[in-house]
Amino acid sequence: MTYLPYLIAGLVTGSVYGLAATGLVLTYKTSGLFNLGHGALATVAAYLFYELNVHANLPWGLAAAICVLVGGPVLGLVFELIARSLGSTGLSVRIASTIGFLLVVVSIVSLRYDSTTTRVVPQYLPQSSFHLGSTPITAAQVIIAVLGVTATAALAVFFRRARLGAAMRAVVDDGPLLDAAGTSALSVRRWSWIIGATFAATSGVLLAPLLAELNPLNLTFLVVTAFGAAAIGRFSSLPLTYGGGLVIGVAQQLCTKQFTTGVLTGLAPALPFLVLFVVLLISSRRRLSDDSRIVPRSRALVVPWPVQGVGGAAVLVLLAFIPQIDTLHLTDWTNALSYVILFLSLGLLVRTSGQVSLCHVSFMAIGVSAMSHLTQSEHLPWLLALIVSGLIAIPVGAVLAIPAIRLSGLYLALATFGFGILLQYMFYTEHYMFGESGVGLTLSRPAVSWLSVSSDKGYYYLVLVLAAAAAATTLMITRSRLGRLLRALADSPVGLATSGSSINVTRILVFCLSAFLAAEAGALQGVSAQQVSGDAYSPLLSLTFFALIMIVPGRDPWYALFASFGLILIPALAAFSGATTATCLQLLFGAAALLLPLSDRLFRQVSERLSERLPAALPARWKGETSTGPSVILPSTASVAAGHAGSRTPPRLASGSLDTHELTVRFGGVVAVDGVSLSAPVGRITGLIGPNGAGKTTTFNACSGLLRPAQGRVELDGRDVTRRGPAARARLGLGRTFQQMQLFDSLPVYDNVAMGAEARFAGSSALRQLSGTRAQMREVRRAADEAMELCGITDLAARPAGALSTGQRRLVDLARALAGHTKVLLLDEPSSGLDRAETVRFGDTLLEVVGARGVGILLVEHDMGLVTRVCDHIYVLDFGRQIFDGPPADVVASAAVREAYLGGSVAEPATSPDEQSPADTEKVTR
Ligand SMILES: Nc1ncnc2c1ncn2[C@@H]1O[C@H](COP(=O)(O)OP(=O)(O)OP(=O)(O)O)[C@@H](O)[C@H]1O
Repeated sequence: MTYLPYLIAGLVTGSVYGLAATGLVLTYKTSGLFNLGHGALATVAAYLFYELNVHANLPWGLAAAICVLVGGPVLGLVFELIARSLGSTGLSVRIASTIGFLLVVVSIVSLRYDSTTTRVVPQYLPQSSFHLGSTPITAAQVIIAVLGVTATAALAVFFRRARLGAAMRAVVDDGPLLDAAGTSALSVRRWSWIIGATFAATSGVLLAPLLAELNPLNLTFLVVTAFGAAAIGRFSSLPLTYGGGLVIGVAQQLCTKQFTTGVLTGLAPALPFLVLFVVLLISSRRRLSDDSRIVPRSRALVVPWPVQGVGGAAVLVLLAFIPQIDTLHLTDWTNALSYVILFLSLGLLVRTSGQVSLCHVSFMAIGVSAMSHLTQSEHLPWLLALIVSGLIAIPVGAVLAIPAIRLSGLYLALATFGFGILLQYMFYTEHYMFGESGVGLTLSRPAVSWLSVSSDKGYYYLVLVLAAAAAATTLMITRSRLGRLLRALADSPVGLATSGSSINVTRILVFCLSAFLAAEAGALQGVSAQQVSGDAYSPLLSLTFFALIMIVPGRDPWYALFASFGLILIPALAAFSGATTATCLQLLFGAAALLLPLSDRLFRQVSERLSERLPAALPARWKGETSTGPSVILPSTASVAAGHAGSRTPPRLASGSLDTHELTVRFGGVVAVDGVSLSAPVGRITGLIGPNGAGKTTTFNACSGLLRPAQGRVELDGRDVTRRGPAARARLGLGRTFQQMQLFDSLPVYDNVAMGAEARFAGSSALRQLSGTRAQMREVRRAADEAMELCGITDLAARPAGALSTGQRRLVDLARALAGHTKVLLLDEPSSGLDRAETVRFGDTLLEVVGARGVGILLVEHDMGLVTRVCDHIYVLDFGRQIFDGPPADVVASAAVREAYLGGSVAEPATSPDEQSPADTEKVTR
């Protein structure tokens, strides 16, 4: 019975969490936008209730009704507008924008309500009680629990039964289709935002009197607890999500009772984030796959390299004179330089490699606490302690790379956010971090007498040198093989993996590198302050960092300079009191992040205009960013014309094949591929045809290692590769293109093609991913030149792949696959998006490629004109089963194939656009 009061208290708070989480999941399900600022909606409602009930003395019922029935829908409408503006933007912009909303709310509330006054919302619900055993239960507790259950049940029933509910479910799958059916997807989404925000507002109003005092941050983070509940509901089921809220509420209360000392004292507040982190880690990959792209696409104002070089030198000279110019704020300048390193580390992760970290302040906290303990307790020499502090963060970065490997997009963002809060609640107060006392840690300056770096001035110069070194290192990394792999990873992880490079190794590398640099930044900044406490490393800061890294313009290392100086120097140099200026700035950053879609568009237009004007005045090689390595030596027309005199052309392949044996792939109860055995030998084009949904792409995915077959084998040159991953298969000679092309859109064509060869050299070794030998780079250039020539795209070398027509992109895709010594190439509907003439030319190219290289091609295609013209042998699938195979003439003549797929007649294969009849070009899409 001693547990009963905790159980009841847990059910009450859990009910509020569940309510908030249900609203969150509803809006996520219907709009695809996960609102990281959902807690801020509850904060707005709670403060509105405080104003109406406590200040304006409105009866609580009326105040609550206004907050929930007016405030909630208005907030919902605002968010619907935000969601609409985010429509087609990348995931990073969406995350930044909702974080922006959260920052705006927290800042406005902080500015409006000074922190010196304690604000309490009185318990307004009836407090009369009855007893269950010896435990009193108040009417307020019963009302909250009943309200939570009823509202969620009503929503679940509405979602299942009502017309609008059905439309809400339909809008998840296909908004345009819903529009076509006569129901406005826009209005359906608007309703879901209204309902979702109303649920959040209700939770805010219910939660307010349960808190010892109103505080925007605590309130926002308390409702963030909803993330854990949403994870239990797999971000999809409303009842399960509500149940998740209850489970978390009860478990939190039980932890509070059970763990009163040691590391587990922090378990209760950390529990929702622990749940979030664990659920994300153990959920099946497919369930939580999120293909949204992360990279900010239009942050690239192209400034010529010489201008950047001169600018960089000028900035360095200016910074060198700061101790003479501004002695008053020297510590702030030193801090700002430490933060340059932090933003470089975050930029490497977010801007270069398209990963997300919403816990970067945690690495700083690790760095600063390690630095303090190593110098104060272990008495390590200062420089050694600085290096070891960074090294200590590396395993933590590697741990964080685990969710990065398993998850992507939004779920990675949530996992890192959960990780940061977990670290704060559970470990900040441990003796090996900031300790329980709250006094904080002491950090001392380096004591090198002949360098006098212990003075403010000396230490400033030391940090300046280290920040410049970090900037130079980051620049070198982004221009090395690793940099190219990181950018390719950001553009298309699948494209990189099927080119031969292990993307898991790349992810671990970048997380470790970023963690090291962030910890160094933390240590340097801590030493500058000389006394730090855990409060300075609130997880909210990680959100501000992310918002900042997204909104600042400029390429590396400039963005780091702008972000750091904006965050640290402006508040320090401004005339107001530090706290107010910092809050105003937070508001500004939040607003900028919120308006990111708008500024993104504007920025793109301006940068495109500028880039268009620059070429006239400057040599082409100064324009824009083409990565170094392969692209520094673009193939000259002369070298192509000379046939690469002296270069080693790969010998024509004589033997080898890709074979499947009784291959079976299942998706739950669906048998997508059912015992398929086929062979695609080198030197021939083999077709794989069948109606939509026959299992062709699934067969390709199983062959290339993107899917594990339930049964059967895949062999390459007689070698069983069934258990190998896509990168390993690519290195053994299996190339692949995709119907939805997986090019590295931000890279020039040349780098795309070169990556086909370079990814294989990079492979799965961390060392080889870092950089390549000269011989390898020569070979990469040769392979890229030859593949581009073979595909006729040499003149496109310097163009960004994202700017090409579909036909050109198909050729780039083909060339990239060919650059990697491919033996057998899987082409998935390569004519998709091509016009008639382009399709015929593409067919010619395929024949040339097979003729010149002797590679084998397995071709999935609906264009029967192309298939019958180029293929030597064709396999036909229907409902996952192989129904026929033979030469084109036999396939076309087969009654079974006609019945299953071809239908009426198929014209004789054409050889040129002129000879081709319209029937040839009709794609069979039965
Ligand atoms: N990830 C998945 N989860 C569940 N079912 C899937 C998945 N991918 C494919 N399927 C199902 O497997 C079957 C085969 O699909 P697949 O995409 O391989 O067909 P296809 O022959 O390539 O079709 P198309 O010509 O339209 O590309 C279909 O019933 C499809 O709905």
